[in-house]
Amino acid sequence: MTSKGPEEEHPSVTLFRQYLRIRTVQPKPDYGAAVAFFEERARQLGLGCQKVEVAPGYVVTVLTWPGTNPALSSILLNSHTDVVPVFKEHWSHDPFEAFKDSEGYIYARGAQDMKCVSIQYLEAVRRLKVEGHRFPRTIHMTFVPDEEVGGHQGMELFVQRPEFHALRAGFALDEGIANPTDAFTVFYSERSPWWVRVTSTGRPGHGSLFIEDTAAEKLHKVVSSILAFREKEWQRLQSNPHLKEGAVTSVNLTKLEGGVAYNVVPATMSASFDFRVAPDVDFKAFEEQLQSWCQAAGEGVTLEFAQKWMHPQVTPTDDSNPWWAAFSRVCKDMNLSLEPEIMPAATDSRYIRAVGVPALGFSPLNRTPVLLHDHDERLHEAVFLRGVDIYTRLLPALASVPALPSES
Ligand code: MET
Ligand SMILES: [Zn+2]
Ligand SMILES: [Zn+2]
Repeated sequence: MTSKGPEEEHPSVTLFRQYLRIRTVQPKPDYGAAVAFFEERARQLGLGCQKVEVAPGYVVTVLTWPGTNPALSSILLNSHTDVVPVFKEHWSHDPFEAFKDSEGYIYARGAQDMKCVSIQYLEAVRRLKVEGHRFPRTIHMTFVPDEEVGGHQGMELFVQRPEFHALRAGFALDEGIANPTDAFTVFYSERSPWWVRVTSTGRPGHGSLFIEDTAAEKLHKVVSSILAFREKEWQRLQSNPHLKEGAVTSVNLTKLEGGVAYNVVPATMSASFDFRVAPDVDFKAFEEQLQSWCQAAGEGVTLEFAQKWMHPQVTPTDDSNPWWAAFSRVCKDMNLSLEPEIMPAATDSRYIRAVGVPALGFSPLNRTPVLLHDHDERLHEAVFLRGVDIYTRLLPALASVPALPSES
């Protein structure tokens, strides 16, 4: 499938590269261009197209291929349209040019996360439609904004809207993460993002003095407690080969703020942390732990949450779940080996699962180094095209899952 010159390029790859050139990059994504791109796809594929403005300027585009049995719940294929910022100077090629090297690697922000998946869905639907197939269940593709900054102006609002309920989603696919081996990773749950800012206040004064009770010394204590916890979780992960990254709680110190001058001891300083809390953690006890680390550091140390997800859900990965049965059966038939895991990061799946729709996180990218959010994010065109083949097999199976007990 690998093509050499542009004139021989597979049209699905060309479309993928066109989409990669749309600058939907945070913090100022060109969402208008993305919506226009999907509207045009809908027109070309003969799919229904609905635009739902969940907040001013934030549009969810829904492309619909109706099934033959409208009594059945639908399949939701979700992808986000925004991508994270780049450090351009660290890239070998312009991250918005979608450069393809002589080996077939496509370099672009969003190549893995997750513009590939959006186009793979579209191209699988196109192929199936061209071949004249129809399936009992309706397939909806949702293209949503804002995922990379928390989904608050995207999926979080969309799942609360009547337009979402009208889709009658029975099962959803959303993004996963590449796997460098031959296997494919599939995510059945997620860690919960808790973004915590600890603010410490203390006595100010001249930078030459031994001032007591400073904001810095108390903040240092909290930072030490949290980084010690980080080390403990890291050791727990390292010492147990059965544990995967998503099964332990991670934390990183991501911001330090405060101070005005070298010789002025500041009255306030803060530290921000990105916690990803494992689904089996007792959330109440964990929050108390955070509070007690602050209290132990001294007076005037408080914490606030910028993000605090409290509703982790698990989508069953056994044959009691007919969606899993259909999904895993196709993978087995295609000789794909699956590695079911807990998503270490957070995706819009958490909002979908929280309203009762089972979801799997799956980006069909094997033999691919994990480069999401990294410099030189890239994807080989052959891996991309293989992913289209995989969805071309998955969609018929999922959209033909017989009526569930709740649907008959
Ligand atoms: C916590 S909001 C989600 C943003 C991004 N997907 C992440 O996991 O960091
Ligand atoms: Zn993503
Ligand atoms: Zn991302």
